Amino acid sequence: MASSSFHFTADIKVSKVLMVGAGGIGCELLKTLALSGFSDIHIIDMDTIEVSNLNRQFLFRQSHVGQSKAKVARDAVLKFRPNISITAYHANVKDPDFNVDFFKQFNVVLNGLDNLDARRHVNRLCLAADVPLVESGTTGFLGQVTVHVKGKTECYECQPKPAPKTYPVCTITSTPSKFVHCIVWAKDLLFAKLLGDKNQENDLNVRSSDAASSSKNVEDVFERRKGEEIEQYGRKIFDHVFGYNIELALSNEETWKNRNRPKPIYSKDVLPEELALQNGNMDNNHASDDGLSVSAMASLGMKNPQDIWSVKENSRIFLEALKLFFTKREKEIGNLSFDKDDQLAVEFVTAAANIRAASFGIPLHNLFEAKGIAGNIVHAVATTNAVIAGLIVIEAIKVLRNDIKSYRMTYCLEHPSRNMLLMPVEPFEPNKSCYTPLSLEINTNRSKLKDLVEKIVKAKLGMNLPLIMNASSLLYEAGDVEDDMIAIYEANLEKVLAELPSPVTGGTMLTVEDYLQELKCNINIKHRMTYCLEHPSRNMLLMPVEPFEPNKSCYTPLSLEINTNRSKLKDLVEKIVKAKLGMNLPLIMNASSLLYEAGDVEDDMIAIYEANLEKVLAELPSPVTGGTMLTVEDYLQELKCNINIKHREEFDEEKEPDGMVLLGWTQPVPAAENKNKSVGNGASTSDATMAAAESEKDDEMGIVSPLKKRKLPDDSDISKAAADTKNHKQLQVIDDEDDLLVLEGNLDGFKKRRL
Ligand SMILES: Nc1ncnc2c1ncn2[C@@H]1O[C@H](COP(=O)(O)OP(=O)(O)OP(=O)(O)O)[C@@H](O)[C@H]1O
Ligand SMILES: [Zn+2]
Repeated sequence: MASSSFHFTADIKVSKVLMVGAGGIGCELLKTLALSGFSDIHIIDMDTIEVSNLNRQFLFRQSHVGQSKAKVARDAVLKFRPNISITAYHANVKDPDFNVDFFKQFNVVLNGLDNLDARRHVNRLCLAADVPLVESGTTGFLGQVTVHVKGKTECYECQPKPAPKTYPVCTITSTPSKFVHCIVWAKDLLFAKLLGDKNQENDLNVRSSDAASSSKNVEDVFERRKGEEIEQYGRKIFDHVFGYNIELALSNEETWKNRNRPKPIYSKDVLPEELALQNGNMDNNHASDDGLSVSAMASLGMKNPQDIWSVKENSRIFLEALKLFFTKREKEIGNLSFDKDDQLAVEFVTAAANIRAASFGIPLHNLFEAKGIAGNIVHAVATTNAVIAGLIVIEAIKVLRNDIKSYRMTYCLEHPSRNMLLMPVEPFEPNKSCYTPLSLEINTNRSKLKDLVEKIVKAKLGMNLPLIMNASSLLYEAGDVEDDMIAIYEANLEKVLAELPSPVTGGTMLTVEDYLQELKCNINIKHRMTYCLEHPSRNMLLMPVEPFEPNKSCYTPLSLEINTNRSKLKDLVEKIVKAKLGMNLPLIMNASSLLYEAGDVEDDMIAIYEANLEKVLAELPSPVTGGTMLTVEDYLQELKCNINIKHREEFDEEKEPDGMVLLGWTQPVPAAENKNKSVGNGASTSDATMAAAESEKDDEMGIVSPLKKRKLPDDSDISKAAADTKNHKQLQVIDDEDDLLVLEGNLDGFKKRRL
C-alpha cells in the first residue's frame, strides 16, 4: 500500500482500485474516480442494463439496455478519459476467479452493491487479502459510507446488521410466519401475476397433480377465459390460491412436522353465493374515471382504513378490487406494478395478505398498516448516490494516504441533525469476536477434498454434516442430498483440490457450514509450496519448493487407535511414546493442558503426573477421547509430533498385542545420509530451513503439525543449550560438551528417520 510519504496525487495515479457494483452508486463512483485522477480501475458487475436504471445510472442510454453494466460504464467513461485503464468484468463478485489473490492486487476496494450477501463476501475477501474496503449504501435520501481496514477499524460484519428486507422464497411461497411474508406474497407474487407481466413464472402456477391427464387443468388458472364472468373468474383465483394451493402444500407432510398446518379457505365457505351477488354495487363507487381513485372500499361502503376486516370482509374486498381492475382499469392490466399510492392496489394486496394470514393463523392487519408494510420500497435518489460516491472517493484517498486518524464513517441524513445533513463519525475499533477467516495451508495439488473434509472440517471444526462451497459453487454436502448429487459429491471427495470442478487453489476462499449445528466459517486456502525464511538462503527470503513425493520413512501424521475407556496414560507412554517414538523424556499435552512430563519436574507435579499415568485416558483431567489431538515432545532429542487419537473398542489380542495401533508410523530405517550434517557449518540456516521444509513435506495441511522439528541452534545457542541441559538426567551419559555437539549433529540424521 502507498505510504503517507507519497505525494497526494501520486497516490491516486499509481493505485489500483476495484469497484464492485456499477449501478446507481457505481456509475457516479466510476465517473468521480476517473475525474479525480485514478487511472487503474477495475469494475465487477453481474447485471445488464434495464430501462428502469436509466433515470439515475447516467452512464447508460436507452440503446444500452440489455448490455453489461460494467462494460458500458467502462466505455462511457473512457470517452472522456481515454488515457486511463478501466477493466470491466461482467460477472458475479462471488465467482471463484475473484479470490484472495485477485483482491490482493488492489490498493483499495470500493463497494457500490445492493445486497448484504455480496457485501459480506467482499468484506471477507478484503479481510483475507488485507486490502482496505470502503463500503457504501443508499436508500432514498439516506446513505452511508464506511471504511474498513483490517486490524484498524471494524469490519463490515463487526456489528450485527438488521435483518434484510428480503425473505427466503420458500417462506413466502409455502411457510409464511409473519404478516410481512403474506404482504410480500400478495404483492410480489399474486398481484404481479394477476395484473403485472403475465408471462412471469412463479410458484403460484402450481397446477393440480392430474394436470397431465386432465386437459381442463392444463389451462392457466390465471387466464380469464373468453366470456368468463368477472365474479366467476375472481372466485376461481380465490379458490386456487387460498384453497387448492394450500391443500397441495398440506399434502407434503414433511413441511408441517414442526409447524402449524394452514387451513385452506374456499370462497363459497366465506362468501355464500347470494352474499357475493350483493358485492360491489358499482353505482356506489363515486369515483371519477381517474384510475387511481377507484376503490373497492368505497364501492363496498367501508370507510375506515384503520379497521381490521374480517376474513369475510377481506374476501369481499378481494373480489371487488379484482372486479374493479378488470372493469375500470382494464387497459393497465399486464403492465401494473404495485404502487403504494395506488388505492385499489393497496386494497387488493391488503385483502389477499389478510386471507393468507388467516389461513396460516397469522394476525390480520388493517389497510393502513398493510400499506406501510407493502410500501416499504424506497425509490433511489440520484443525488444521494452522487453525494455518497463523492464521499467514497474522499475516504479512498485517506486510505491510500494511510491517514488513519481522518477515516470517517459518514451518514447522509434526510433531515439535518445538529445542522448537518452529512454526519461524520469516527470508525470503531475492530470487534475481537467478529468473523475472521481461518487459513489453511495445504498442498492443493496433492490433497483431496476428502482429506480436507475429514481432517479439517470434521476433525478440527467439529462439523458433522458439512456443506462446502467454493464461492457460489457447491463442492460437497453431507446429509439429506438428492440422489443425482450424491454421485457428484462422492466423485468430488476423491478429487485433488486443484482439480475440482470449481478448483480450490491458493487464494480460494471456501465457505464451510453445518446447518444443523449452526456453524459457519470461511477458510482461506494457502497453497503450501513456498517457505518464508528468517535469513536469506541462496539470496532468497522466499524459498519456492516443488511439492515432494511422499517419503515412507519420514514425518507422516500419526494416528493412534486406542480404547480410551480402558487404556491408561501409562500404556500410551510406555508402548507408544517411548517404545515406538523413541522418546526418553516425553512431555504430553492435550491442547494446552499438560498431562505428563518426564525428567526434571517440580515436586508437586510429580505426584500429579504419577496419578495421571494410572488414569484411563478418557478420565484424565483433560480427557483424551476419540478426536483428541495430543502433542508429544522430547525436548532433549528435539522430537515433536502430534497424535490423533481414534477411539476403538476391540483389539485382536494376537495381532494387536499392545491393545492399540499406531498408524502412519514405520519402523526406523538406519541413517544413510545427513549423518555428517553438523551444526554450525556455515550453511546451517539453509540446511535447517531445507530440513524444516522437508519435514513439512508430508504435512500437507499446515493446521495440523504432526512433526515439528525445532530450528537447530547456532553455535552460541548450542553452548547455552549445553549449559542449560548439562544437569539433565539423560545427558548424564554424555559427560563432555564436545560429545554433546557431535551428538546433536548426529541426532539430526537420526531423528529425521525416526518418525
Ligand atoms: N454479487 C454481485 N456481483 C456483482 N455485482 C453485483 C452483485 N450483487 C449486486 N451487484 C450489482 O450491484 C449493483 C447495485 O446497484 P443498484 O443498487 O443501483 O441496483 P440496481 O439493480 O442497478 O437498481 P435497482 O435495484 O434500484 O433497480 C447492480 O448493478 C448489481 O448488478
Ligand atoms: Zn469484523
